[in-house]
Amino acid sequence: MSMASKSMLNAQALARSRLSYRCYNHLSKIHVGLGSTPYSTKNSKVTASHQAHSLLSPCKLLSQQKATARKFSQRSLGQDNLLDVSVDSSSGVATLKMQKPPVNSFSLEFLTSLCINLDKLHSDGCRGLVIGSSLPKIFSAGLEITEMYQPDEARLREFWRTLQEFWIKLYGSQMITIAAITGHSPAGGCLVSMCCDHRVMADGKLTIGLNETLLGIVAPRWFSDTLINTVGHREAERALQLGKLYSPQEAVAVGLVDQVVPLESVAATVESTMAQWLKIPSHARHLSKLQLRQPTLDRLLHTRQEDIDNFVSFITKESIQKSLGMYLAALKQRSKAK
Ligand SMILES: CCCCCCCCCCC/C=C/C(=O)SCCNC(=O)CCNC(=O)[C@H](O)C(C)(C)COP(=O)(O)OP(=O)(O)OC[C@H]1O[C@@H](n2cnc3c(N)ncnc32)[C@H](O)[C@@H]1OP(=O)(O)O
Repeated sequence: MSMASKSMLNAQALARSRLSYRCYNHLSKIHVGLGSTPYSTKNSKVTASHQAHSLLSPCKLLSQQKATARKFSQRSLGQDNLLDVSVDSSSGVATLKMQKPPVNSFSLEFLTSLCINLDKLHSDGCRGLVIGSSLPKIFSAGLEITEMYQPDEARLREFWRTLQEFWIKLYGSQMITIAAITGHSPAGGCLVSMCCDHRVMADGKLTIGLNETLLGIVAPRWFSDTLINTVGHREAERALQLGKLYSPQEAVAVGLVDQVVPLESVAATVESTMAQWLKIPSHARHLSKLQLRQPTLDRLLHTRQEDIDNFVSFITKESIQKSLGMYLAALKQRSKAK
C-alpha cells in the first residue's frame, strides 16, 4: 500500500474515532434526558455503538442517536465489537470484558471505546467496575504496536492523547476498580491492571510487567510512577530496566498483584473482594484513593502536551522505528512458527 493511501486510511480512521466519541457525548445526554433508570435489568448489557461505520449527516446522526438512546433506555444495546459490558442492577457493579482478538491490544479505536464506557458507567452511577478479558490466556498485550510503527503523525498524537485520557479516567476513578487478570498482561496491559484498586491474577504460565525496554522503548514517567506506587521504588527500578515480566507467583510476592488464585476461582475471588470494598463508605474511600494518586495524576495533567510531543519525537526516531519493526517481525515469526 502506498504511503498516500495509508495516510488516507489513517485519516479516515481518526475521523471515525473522533466521530464515535462525539456520538457518545450526544447519546449520553439524550439518555439522561429520557429519564431512563440505570440498572433497569439485572445483568443488562450496556454497550454503545462505538464504531461509527460511516460519516453521517448531522440530521441522520441525531435521529440514529435518538433511536439508539430509546433502545438503550428500555433495555440494552447490542454486543459491542470490542467490549462486552454488563451491569449487575442489584449491586451497581459493572463488568467490562475486553474482546479484541487476537490479543486485546490497545488501538486508538479500542482506547476510545474504553474511555466512552468508563464515562458511561461513571455517569450511570456504577459503584464498582471489574475489568477482565473474554480471550483465553490474554488480559491485554498492551499497546497496539502497529499504531507506533511507521505511524501517521496526527493519528499517533491522537492515539497517545487517548491513552493518557484512559489512564487519567481509570487511575482516578470514583468506582471501585478490580482487574481480573486471566491472561498475559505485558506493558500497557500491566498499566491498566495497576490502575485498578485491586488485582486478582490467575495462576499458571502467564506473565505481567512493564517490558518496554525489551522492545527498545522507554516506559514514560506516568507508567513508571504507576509502577513505583504499586511495588515501591527499588523493585520498580529493577523491573523497568530489565523489562521484567513476572510470573503470577513473583508478581504477588512483590505486590504487583494482590491475589493469585486458580483460573476457575478468579471470578468468585473478584466478587467476594468487591463485596468487601462495597461496604466502605464510597466518598471516604474515593477521597483516600485520590489523596494518594492525585500527585501522580497531576504530574501528567500539568504536562500532557509536552508528554505527547516527547512521545512523538521519541517514537518517530529512526532507531526506535527499527527496534519496533524488528520486535513486530519477531512476534509475527513466533506466531507463524506455532
Ligand atoms: C525519553 C523518554 C520518552 C518516553 C516516550 C514514550 C516512549 C514510548 C512508550 C511506549 C509504551 C509502550 C507500551 C506498550 O504496551 S508496547 C506493547 C508491548 N507488548 C508486548 O510486548 C507484548 C507482545 N505480545 C506478546 O508477547 C504475545 O503476543 C502475548 C504473550 C501477549 C500472547 O501470546 P500468544 O502466543 O497468545 O499470541 P501471539 O504472540 O501469537 O500473537 C498473536 C498475534 O498478535 C500479534 N500481537 C501480539 N502482541 C501485539 C501487540 N502488542 N501489538 C500488535 N500486535 C500484537 C502477534 O504479532 C500475532 O499476530 P499475527 O498472528 O498476525 O502474526
